[in-house]
Amino acid sequence: MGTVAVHGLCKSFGKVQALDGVTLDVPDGSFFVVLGPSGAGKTTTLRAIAGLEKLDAGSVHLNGRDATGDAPATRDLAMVFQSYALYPRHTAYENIASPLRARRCSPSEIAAAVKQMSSLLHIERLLQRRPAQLSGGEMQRVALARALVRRPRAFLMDEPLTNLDLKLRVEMRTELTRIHRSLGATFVYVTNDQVEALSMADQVAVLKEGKVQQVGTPTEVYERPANQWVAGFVGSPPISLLACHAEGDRLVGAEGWTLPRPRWTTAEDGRALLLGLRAEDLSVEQRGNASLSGELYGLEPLGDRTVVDVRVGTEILKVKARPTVTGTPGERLLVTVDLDRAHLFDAGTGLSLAEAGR
Ligand SMILES: Nc1ncnc2c1ncn2[C@@H]1O[C@H](COP(=O)(O)OP(=O)(O)OP(=O)(O)O)[C@@H](O)[C@H]1O
Repeated sequence: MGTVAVHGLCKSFGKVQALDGVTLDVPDGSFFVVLGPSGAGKTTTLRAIAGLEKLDAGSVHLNGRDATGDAPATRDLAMVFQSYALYPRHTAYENIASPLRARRCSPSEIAAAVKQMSSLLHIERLLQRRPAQLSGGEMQRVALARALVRRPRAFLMDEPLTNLDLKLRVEMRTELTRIHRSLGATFVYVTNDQVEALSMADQVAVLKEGKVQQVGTPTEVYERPANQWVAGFVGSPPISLLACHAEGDRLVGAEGWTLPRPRWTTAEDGRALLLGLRAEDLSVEQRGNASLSGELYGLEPLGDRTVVDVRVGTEILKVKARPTVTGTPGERLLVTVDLDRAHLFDAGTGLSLAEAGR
């Protein structure tokens, strides 16, 4: 069993409110990602779970038991950080074995556990090397093996892939998902990288300025963002947000455009709204059920696709297009919109108003 639950966590550092009522429920065996920008309070949340932070308010429950006052060493959690923190003079084998030695396991138990973890992480051939003889990715694997070998009730991982180059990071994402599946352990994983979050998580909690904005599956967070901020933070290229209001059966843009009012919206006429349109729900070819007129502002070729920036008045729409798309800045373009997939937010509160009516 490895459930982790935190309730109403509050923590200030001087004038900075790092955590402002954080409540999370991490089910046993889940890959739970805490996603947020720098300074959101992610590390402080992990440290609170580990017992490394004295809280102003709130509680931490491990396996359903209140562990708020427990010393870190008694919580049976393993932390994996960005920095590998390997013992430089020890071989990879000795590094991985160290937590078991500290527990006074027998040499045969240690050998079996190191063998199993190194095979899971594909590092068997590196066991006799010292950290200086390993690449960053290899060191990260050794550090992971050292954390995993202990078999704690849950793993707390603080941006463990940040120091790796892009190719390795992508590889390690797949590896971590595989390792998680084969161990069946609980992972609480902190990152500011939304691709990492969406690709690995069972559940994502989106954090901003010490407050949880939304908790859901990656699909829920992407497809049904609770507010404008989550919509903008999750997704690449970022969602385009256009100021508008409803008027009868039309949506009228601050920039003068109009679109049919989506059937599902209940917003009263005149209320200030933001229309959120994701790049893949827009097209510069004739595809959607309504259109906006603008001019080509720029092209961003990304290999498998090109992002077309279209200027509508003073606002820029990001449109996903085929890699072969061409055009000259300034030329007129018609952007078709899949309104069934559009999002509407209250411009004042930022909250989504779509879900109730869909
Ligand atoms: N020991 C500390 N003393 C003072 N301020 C701190 C301390 N630890 C964290 N903070 C502040 O609390 C806020 C939250 O920090 P935290 O490290 O939890 O954010 P984070 O989401 O993990 O950010 P990052 O992605 O940059 O690591 C930040 O404004 C940070 O500057």
